[in-house]
Amino acid sequence: MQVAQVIVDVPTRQTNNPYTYSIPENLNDQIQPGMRVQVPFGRRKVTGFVVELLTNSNYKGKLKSISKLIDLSPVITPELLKLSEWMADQTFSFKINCLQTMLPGGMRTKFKKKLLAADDIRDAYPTIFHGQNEIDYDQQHFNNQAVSQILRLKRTDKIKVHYELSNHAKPVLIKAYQNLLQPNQVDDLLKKIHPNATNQRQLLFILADQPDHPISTTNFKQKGVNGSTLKTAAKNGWLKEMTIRRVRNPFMQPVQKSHPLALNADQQTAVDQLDRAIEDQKNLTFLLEGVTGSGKTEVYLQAMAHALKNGKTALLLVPEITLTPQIVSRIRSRFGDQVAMLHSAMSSGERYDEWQRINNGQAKVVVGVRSAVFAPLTNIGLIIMDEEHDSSYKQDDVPRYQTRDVAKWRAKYNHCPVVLGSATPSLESRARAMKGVYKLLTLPHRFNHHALPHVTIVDMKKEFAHHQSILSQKLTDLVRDRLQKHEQIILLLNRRGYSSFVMCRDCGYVPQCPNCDVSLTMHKDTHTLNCHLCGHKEPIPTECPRCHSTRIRHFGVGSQQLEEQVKKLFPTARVLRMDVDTTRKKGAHEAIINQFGAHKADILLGTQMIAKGLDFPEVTLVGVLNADSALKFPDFRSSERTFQLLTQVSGRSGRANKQGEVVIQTFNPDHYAIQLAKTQDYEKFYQTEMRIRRLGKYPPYYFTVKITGSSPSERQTAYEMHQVANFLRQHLTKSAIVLGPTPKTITRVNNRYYYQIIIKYRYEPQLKSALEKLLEKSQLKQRQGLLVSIDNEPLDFM
Ligand SMILES: Nc1ncnc2c1ncn2[C@@H]1O[C@H](COP(=O)(O)OP(=O)(O)OP(=O)(O)O)[C@@H](O)[C@H]1O
Ligand SMILES: [Zn+2]
Ligand SMILES: [Zn+2]
Repeated sequence: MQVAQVIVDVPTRQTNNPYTYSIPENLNDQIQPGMRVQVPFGRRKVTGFVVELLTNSNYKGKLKSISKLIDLSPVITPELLKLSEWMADQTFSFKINCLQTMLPGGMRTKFKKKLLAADDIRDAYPTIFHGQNEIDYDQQHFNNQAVSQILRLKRTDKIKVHYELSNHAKPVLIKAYQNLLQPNQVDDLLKKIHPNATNQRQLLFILADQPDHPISTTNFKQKGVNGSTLKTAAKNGWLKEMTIRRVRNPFMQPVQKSHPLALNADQQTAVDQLDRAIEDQKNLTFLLEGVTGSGKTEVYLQAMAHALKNGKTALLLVPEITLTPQIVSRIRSRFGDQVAMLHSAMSSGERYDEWQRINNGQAKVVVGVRSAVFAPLTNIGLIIMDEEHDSSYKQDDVPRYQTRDVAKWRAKYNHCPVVLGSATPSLESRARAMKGVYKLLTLPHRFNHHALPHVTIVDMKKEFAHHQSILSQKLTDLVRDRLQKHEQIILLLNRRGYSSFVMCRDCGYVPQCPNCDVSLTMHKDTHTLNCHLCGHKEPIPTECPRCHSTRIRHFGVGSQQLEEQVKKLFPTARVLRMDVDTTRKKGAHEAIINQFGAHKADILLGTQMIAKGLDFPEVTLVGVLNADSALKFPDFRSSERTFQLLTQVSGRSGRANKQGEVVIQTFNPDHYAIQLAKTQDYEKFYQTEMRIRRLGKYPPYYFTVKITGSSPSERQTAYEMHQVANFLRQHLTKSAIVLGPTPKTITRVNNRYYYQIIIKYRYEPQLKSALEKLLEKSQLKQRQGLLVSIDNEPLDFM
């Protein structure tokens, strides 16, 4: 007898191993690993993932049976099932959380399944279809025998299953035809058919190109096959008429086809090495270190093309904010309809459709953000991570995975190379390349040997003595110059809102968030003071609540105010602002970039969203208004982040034929991260920073784990976290360093108090067992309001 091993949707330690359920008789041989089911669990029914089928279970006693089958085909591939186990281990999280993370958002929430059948099937199975071509699977309460029949029809492709989000607009149904001919029959017919039967020939050519998927009537007509030819073909038994659903298309505009560019010598060397690794199915990790504007994208595209040529698929990961229409259209212009895109600005319906196209093998190239690392691609020939140092690759919620590690795991599974690309690699990756663990490929020059931009550092302490403005004299002059020359300008200010805080001039009172330990940020457009942590909003006071003075002023310029001031200073300039507040609406981000790209604006200003990936040839000036914004954080990575941000944003300037300039305004002109960003000397930065890391016992010399605890009471949090630290000190060997507990930099967020412990170690045999025990213990505490989370290799220490 076959039984199913199910990971149930109850995230606890005890349920982290699969439970065994028997399979209803009719569904024997039909249930596959990777399908979701409903099972009885205690007195409830819960969903779960079938992870394995076993024959002859050793289980004594009566097994409970699976109550319902949710998916009609697997939603998790065998590879991803394996990956979920590794990931749960690696991130100290539960398998159920890992499995759910792998599904596209829409499938985790409410959705309906529709079964679609052609007329003959509809008529052959009246008890299932009741004379209709489309039925709602979940509303029919089919018995297991019917489900079994449906599965068989599904497996033999006689019916289609479509998932639909319940909150979704009505689907668009269109007429289409399914090819019934085998490839050799198409060839035979093409030989036999009369040369003058052009319509029929055209039809056969189309079938030869796209043998498997139904083709819409409109699509046929666009390719020159008229309705009567289709009808005749259906009568001859070549085609079958059916209705299909129009797939939502997340790509806004059609693109022109593009061809591979001629590479320069450095690019060619890189592509050659990648091509060889793809062909030899070598699981190597490459670090592609190329200065800004060196043409990394073209290297990616050509290596991806090589993977496709070898019959493989390819995955390209990009950070959230650089998934701009620019890179997407570059990829689509090269690979056409084979590309699927996954990212968070798409609706869940769009993401679901794209995920389906990957799952059923239609899409061979996937480009997407962090979660796309779980794309259900099979037979992967190449994985690329652009801007590998970017912090958006680390998920900061359960499961706290690092995309780079998942990508490496998948590459190993698929026997293929991984490329980590960046102008400013993370210290971890660069250190591995130096040790020979990764293979280093370099693009040391900008494409066509265009010069890197010339950078000026302005000391704002001196500047403020005679010129009190957010834009220094130097930057103001250069902006004016570029406006005159009709060139474009990017201004970076890493602070959104209008001003960072307001203060009473008479008594010094600063309005704070009632829920968090932060001061409120003024937003002029909504006339409110906002908390950026918990979302609290309140009106801007007109009089001080403490001393009743009306002299309330705002301090610290945010992006809203910068926009206002820039418009005042340069009244004729056309200005665009890009930050979280202007890009909330779907498509807004794209609209701003397209507008700037079409030179319909002179100045693009915004937060770090504008720092990366953009490639606009007319930009010849970049201004960084406050280079210190990241430096002041008490985190050992703040220098690295500052250097990366400044180098990346500087890299937007002078990418084409005109020399670029950059102005960096700072109160710390002598800081090494700023000095080295001026010369864009990654090598020197790497050396300097590595020395500091070694002295401080930080990564990449040490591994780290962060344990955060929070509760509504500060005393409870502190007390419990001391217990945790004691527990760790007892259970780990002497060589591990346990720091803390210390209150987090912002201790109170949304009325919870946060404390943290950092573990640093080089080799710690007890780590896994200690943390697992901790997880188990903390689960018991959860009822008393204490939440403990474990972050393996955290990116921030604040
Ligand atoms: N082989 C080539 N032939 C012609 N143009 C090229 C070639 N390679 C790159 N370019 C052009 O050089 C410019 C910079 O390339 P790309 O945007 O790929 O740089 P990058 O290395 O990704 O830089 P960044 O890290 O700053 O994003 C682009 O406009 C690109 O079209
Ligand atoms: Zn006051
Ligand atoms: Zn708050």
